[in-house]
Amino acid sequence: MQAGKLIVVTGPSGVGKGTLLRSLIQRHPELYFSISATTRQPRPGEIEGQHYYFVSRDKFEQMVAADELLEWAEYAGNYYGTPCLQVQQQIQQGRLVILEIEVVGARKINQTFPTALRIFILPPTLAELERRIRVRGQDSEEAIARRLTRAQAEIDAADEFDVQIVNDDLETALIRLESIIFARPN
Ligand SMILES: Nc1nc2c(ncn2[C@@H]2O[C@H](COP(=O)(O)OP(=O)(O)O)[C@@H](O)[C@H]2O)c(=O)[nH]1
Ligand SMILES: Nc1ncnc2c1ncn2[C@@H]1O[C@H](COP(=O)(O)OP(=O)(O)O)[C@@H](O)[C@H]1O
Repeated sequence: MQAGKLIVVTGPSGVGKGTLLRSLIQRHPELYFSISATTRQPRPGEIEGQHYYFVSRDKFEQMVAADELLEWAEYAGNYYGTPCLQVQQQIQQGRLVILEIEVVGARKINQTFPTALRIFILPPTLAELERRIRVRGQDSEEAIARRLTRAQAEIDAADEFDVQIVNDDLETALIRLESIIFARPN
């Protein structure tokens, strides 16, 4: 069996990572999306074990201490991390595994998984990024401010990653994402 691959998709909050990846999995159900652990409160409609594993700070710290996370980071006041076990199992089974994570965690993957393909999603402009976060309407004013403060520094790091995709027109960005993921030699 061929070895699987790890694909990391990163970029600022609100840039459209989730939207792009939801469309991608509809077209390619064979892809495996890693489910992260987080200490953030669930948003309305989010399901335990499907969108995230929602855990307490104590539980998260235990997972870190037990070395159960492939990477983790603190983002806007909460912890987020990738449980190792399922990712490793799926890769061993030959699947393409996708991580949707923020920039600090994506950098760490470079050390733990140097063969990972790391993709950075850029907004067309910072103003459009702010508009998208507001339209989504799921974050408090304070959470929006934290995300925007962090966004500029994140965008400045885009060149550290293997590939950059501007998510202006959604369909165009999706086609580019597909071509990059599936053009890889297996
Ligand atoms: N490092 C890391 N970041 C994660 C993980 N899971 C999610 N994130 C990132 O954490 C950030 C905040 O996620 P979330 O609260 O769901 O907000 P949203 O992405 O703005 O909808 C986003 O940039 C996610 O990509 C993870 O396991 N590790
Ligand atoms: N190409 C696009 N053009 C316009 N709006 C978009 C585009 N991509 C995503 N959006 C919208 O932007 C908002 C944030 O997208 P989301 O996927 O939640 O971002 P992220 O997962 O990166 O935080 C959502 O309301 C989504 O519908």
